[in-house]
Amino acid sequence: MINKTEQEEREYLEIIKEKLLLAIRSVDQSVKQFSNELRINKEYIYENQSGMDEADMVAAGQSINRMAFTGESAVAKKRKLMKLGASPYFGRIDFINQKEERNPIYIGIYTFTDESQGQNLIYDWRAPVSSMFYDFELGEASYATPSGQVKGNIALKRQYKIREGIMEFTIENAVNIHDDVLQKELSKSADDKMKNIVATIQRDQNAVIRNETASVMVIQGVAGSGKTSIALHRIAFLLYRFRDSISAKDILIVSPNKVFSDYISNVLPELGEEHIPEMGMEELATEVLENKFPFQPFHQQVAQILERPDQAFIDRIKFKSSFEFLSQLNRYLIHVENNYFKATEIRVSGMVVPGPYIQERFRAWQRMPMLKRFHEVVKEVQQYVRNETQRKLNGNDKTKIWEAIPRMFTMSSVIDLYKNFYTWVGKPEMFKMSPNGQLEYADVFPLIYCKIRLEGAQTYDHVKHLLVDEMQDYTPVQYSVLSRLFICKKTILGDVKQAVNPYSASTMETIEQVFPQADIVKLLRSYRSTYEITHFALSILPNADLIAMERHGEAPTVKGFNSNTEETAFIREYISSFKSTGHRSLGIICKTLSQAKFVANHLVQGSFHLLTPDSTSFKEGVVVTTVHLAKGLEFDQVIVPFVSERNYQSMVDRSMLYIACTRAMHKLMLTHSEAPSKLLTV
Ligand SMILES: Nc1ncnc2c1ncn2[C@@H]1O[C@H](COP(=O)(O)OP(=O)(O)OP(=O)(O)O)[C@@H](O)[C@H]1O
Repeated sequence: MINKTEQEEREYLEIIKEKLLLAIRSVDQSVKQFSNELRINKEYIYENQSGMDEADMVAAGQSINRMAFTGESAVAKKRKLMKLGASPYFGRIDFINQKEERNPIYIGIYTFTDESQGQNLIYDWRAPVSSMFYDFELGEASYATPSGQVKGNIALKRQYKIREGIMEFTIENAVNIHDDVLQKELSKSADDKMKNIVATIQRDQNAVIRNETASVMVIQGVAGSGKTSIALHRIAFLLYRFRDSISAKDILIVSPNKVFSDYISNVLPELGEEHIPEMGMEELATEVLENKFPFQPFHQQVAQILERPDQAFIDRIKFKSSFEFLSQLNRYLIHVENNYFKATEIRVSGMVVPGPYIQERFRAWQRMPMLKRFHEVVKEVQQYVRNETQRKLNGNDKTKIWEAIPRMFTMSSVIDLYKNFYTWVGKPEMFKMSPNGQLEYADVFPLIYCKIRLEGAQTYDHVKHLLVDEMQDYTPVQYSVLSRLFICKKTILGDVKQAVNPYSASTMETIEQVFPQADIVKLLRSYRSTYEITHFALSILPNADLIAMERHGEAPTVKGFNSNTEETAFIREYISSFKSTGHRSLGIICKTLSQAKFVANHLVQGSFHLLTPDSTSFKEGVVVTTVHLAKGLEFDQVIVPFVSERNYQSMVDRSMLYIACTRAMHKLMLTHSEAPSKLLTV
């Protein structure tokens, strides 16, 4: 057996580092060579361009592009080698195959091959053989390859922590091998960017990451269960597994806001993949509506519910968030198809095209958006006339038909079509424009749905995989729109317990109803917070299925003060002492933006960051923000101010409080200066 002892492992590490160094030098050499050739080629073209014809120029341009591309790949390769140099591998399994051959398999973030010997020294964590590291302990094991299942035995399993080229520790063979390393990883300080978790992916998480077959994968995971991390690792896996057919630019992440996009932006580059395009739901809506309908953003809808709850507003949102609403909208659209296209006969070329024929042709194209059918019906009517008269149509006849068909349809504006739905359904009070002429957020996606059915919309055919985070915040109509715009595989994830607007939230049943073909996975183990914090959060919003991580820390505290000013003074003082706690991030998470601004106004300038809906990046240190914006993020420590009965009492507030508390990894404090919220004593 190679590298049996720790000493041998250390020596082996040095050998691998040396080989990596040589590989880096060799890439450097080729980068230098490419840039020289590129320069010479460019100079040649510059000096000889007068004598070159167009074909020469095109050929020269192509050759330069090829060289630049090869040069870029060399630079990317160097970047990966440098990363490997700092931490070449994190795991090893010795696999004894059925021919009784023992192969040590070192697993790292990327593959590394000794090209002189054609030997794989490090296996990419995504390689089929590496899956055994996550799936099996010592003993019988197997892995899937395109040519079938390979069986054998794992004779040894080790984990390493190598940082900056130094072996910090190795852990051997324990049945719970992952637990020690996992505990160490989870005890670390929070980062301003989400980290990769390749070294400690858990078995159930691995199954989600490596699922290749699901056309729609729905991940329902409790707070801190690693959903977002896993979804990003899944993307990295799919990019590796299907590298011939999918690249980073073919994926789209629908993310809740810019701060969250920034927070998760490092994971894929760390895993050696390029940055993935991302888009917010609102950006998507603006694009599909071609900027024609100004609308209230989602965060304003949430703010309005929290700050000025108005029953009629809530009723409008609730009405538009159900599965039944989508069914009603569908019934209405069929009604429009059947009743708003009133075919009449057309007299042309001395003959009559009967109304019922035209009506029937319009209906026959039912899979097509209503306005798009005119073109087809016109063509068919023209053909009908040609067949009957046995001659070609003149320009006048054609124009007559072209003008007659669209006139038979009495609903040509999307907004009229949408507004008319409320009259048809007998609930005109359910549609209300904001006083400033904006659509309410709850109307945006139903309107898009109507647009798609009336006019059609450009589908996003270049997207080959769609990832949607925070699934609980989207309604059936939103999902229906997504399904029509993105005809590709999807990974949809979220936590139905973390809705920022429970009135428009989707339950698990709704999501299952919207995606009946989905593979549904439930992740129940929560990794982010200490056992004490998780149990505190569960006392606010119980979930019998949630399994808290056995990582212990300080019990959360609820502190009472005599006034808001005293409360914020405490926070101000706490910030000064926070710097000495050794932790890197402190989130002060308020229910509303105005409360966050109030806290910010009482803090020392420059010692914190205020995150607002306009912010675009997540920063380390002290962050003051709202629950809505903090969703998806995490902090070493969290303070939730103003947890008074007045501030936190409704169903929405319970959800908000739960989300705020579950952002804390190591320490949680809640403060109030009036009677404390009853939600805390449940
Ligand atoms: N297998 C793992 N190894 C190490 N860390 C993990 C693992 N799984 C999850 N974590 C950590 O748990 C924390 C929560 O992960 P993540 O943010 O992906 O969870 P989430 O389910 O999306 O959370 P939420 O819904 O509460 O925002 C992160 O710090 C992540 O690194």
